[in-house]
Amino acid sequence: MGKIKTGRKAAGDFPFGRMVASQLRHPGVMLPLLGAPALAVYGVMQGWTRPLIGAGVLVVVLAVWAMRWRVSFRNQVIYRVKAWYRRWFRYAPRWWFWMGRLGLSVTDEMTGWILRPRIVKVRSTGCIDSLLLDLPLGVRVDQVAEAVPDLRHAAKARRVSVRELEPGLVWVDFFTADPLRKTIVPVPHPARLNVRDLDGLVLGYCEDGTPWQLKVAGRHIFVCGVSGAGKSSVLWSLLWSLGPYIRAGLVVVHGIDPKGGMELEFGRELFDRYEADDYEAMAELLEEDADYLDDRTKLLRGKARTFTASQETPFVLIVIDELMQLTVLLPGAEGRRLSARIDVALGRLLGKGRAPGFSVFATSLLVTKDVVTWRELFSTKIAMRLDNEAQVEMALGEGARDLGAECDRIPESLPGVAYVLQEGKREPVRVRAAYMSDDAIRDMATRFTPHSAIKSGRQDVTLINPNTVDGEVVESGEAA
Ligand SMILES: Nc1ncnc2c1ncn2[C@@H]1O[C@H](COP(=O)(O)OP(=O)(O)OP(=O)(O)O)[C@@H](O)[C@H]1O
Repeated sequence: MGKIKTGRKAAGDFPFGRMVASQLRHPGVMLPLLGAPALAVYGVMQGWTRPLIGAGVLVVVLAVWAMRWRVSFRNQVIYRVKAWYRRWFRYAPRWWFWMGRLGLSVTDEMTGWILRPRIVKVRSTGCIDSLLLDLPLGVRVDQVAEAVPDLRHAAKARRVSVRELEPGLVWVDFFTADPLRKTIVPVPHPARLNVRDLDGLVLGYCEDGTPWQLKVAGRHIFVCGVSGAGKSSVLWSLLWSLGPYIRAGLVVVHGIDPKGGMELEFGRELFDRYEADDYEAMAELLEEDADYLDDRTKLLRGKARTFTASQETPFVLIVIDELMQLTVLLPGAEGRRLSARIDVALGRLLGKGRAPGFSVFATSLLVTKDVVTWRELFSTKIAMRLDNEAQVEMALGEGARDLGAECDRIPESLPGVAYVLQEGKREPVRVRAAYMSDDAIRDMATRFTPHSAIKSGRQDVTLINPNTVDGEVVESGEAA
């Protein structure tokens, strides 16, 4: 029988002995194990006064920390203790056994040692245990990824995902609880507005409990999902986050609702330009926006390479709720002619829109190429509940489903849940948008109706704004 290598030859071939030996060599286990008896011996021999005073001081310090700095206490104490406990009492005792069972081991021909992925570090939050694994030569990342369903089964986790940190090192995330089960209310606006925050507007929460931040400046955003998936909650959460900027004239929104205003009408006042009935007018709006974009590009040429929204040159968001209606469902020859015009205008906007401060936000039930001709030009894709794996791959790109984007498994009971690819990360992140009722949307539209009568007809933007805005920073109290 081969031996199991854990760094040093130690307790023979029996895995249990190996496990115990491996744990005893780690200070994370040894210190508490030896510390408690040492303290007891000290107490018996020297008296309990000092240990009790020490314990009392520790308790007071921790209590003050917990009350005064809750988040820091949670991150630095609770999550660390939890990670320690989960590592040594949940994962470490079973890890060698699991790896062996799942075939994630290799035998070294020379020594006969059995090599298995080793736990290097464990991090825990309220809902995730993340294990950093050191893979021995011969065990590949994709083998670990293939073992995900079995790992999920073994750990009784809700979901498991694998992400590569660097060659030979992978994080395996065990999702133990789901913070996205509850409906999320819109996240409060920051105390001060800063146009740089357009790089990270909070729309809801991620699966790890952190805020879901969507970069809107410099991005074109495409949201797809079956009917009832909650696409409109992404749209309204975005407009909620943009509300103070819209009010202050730093952002203007143009809305196109080919479903006859069924969706966007609730927030009508937020839109600087709005079309809900006339398809010809919708095509014209997009064409005018594309012309406006060209003018803006000329205006900014040579002045700034990165766009900063101001009242003179506000950030323009073009919202299209249900792209499919415009690209494939317009009837007759006239409809096809309009669709072609819309496609060209969209191509112009998507191809050039980033630098001069234009973004397109479009939703669609389907993601096929005929529906979204310019799919690749949408830089941020948000995939909600979808019918099948093929749709997931079309929405988020090849391999996204294997990397964990299980859009086809999002239950109907969780509208607003989506998978999104975030910048710099290969693995999709599961998120949920905040939900706004019809009344809340109406209320928001009244609250954030733009101060000004900005008319975005080409570059002659004039602004009548009672607020004093220094170009970048506006007090939200004033803006809102
Ligand atoms: N983020 C959310 N949180 C909780 N419930 C939500 C959320 N989003 C949507 N819902 C619920 O799901 C229902 C359907 O959502 P919504 O209308 O946004 O879906 P949709 O994808 O836009 O559908 P359609 O394409 O048919 O317009 C809503 O009426 C609401 O009750």
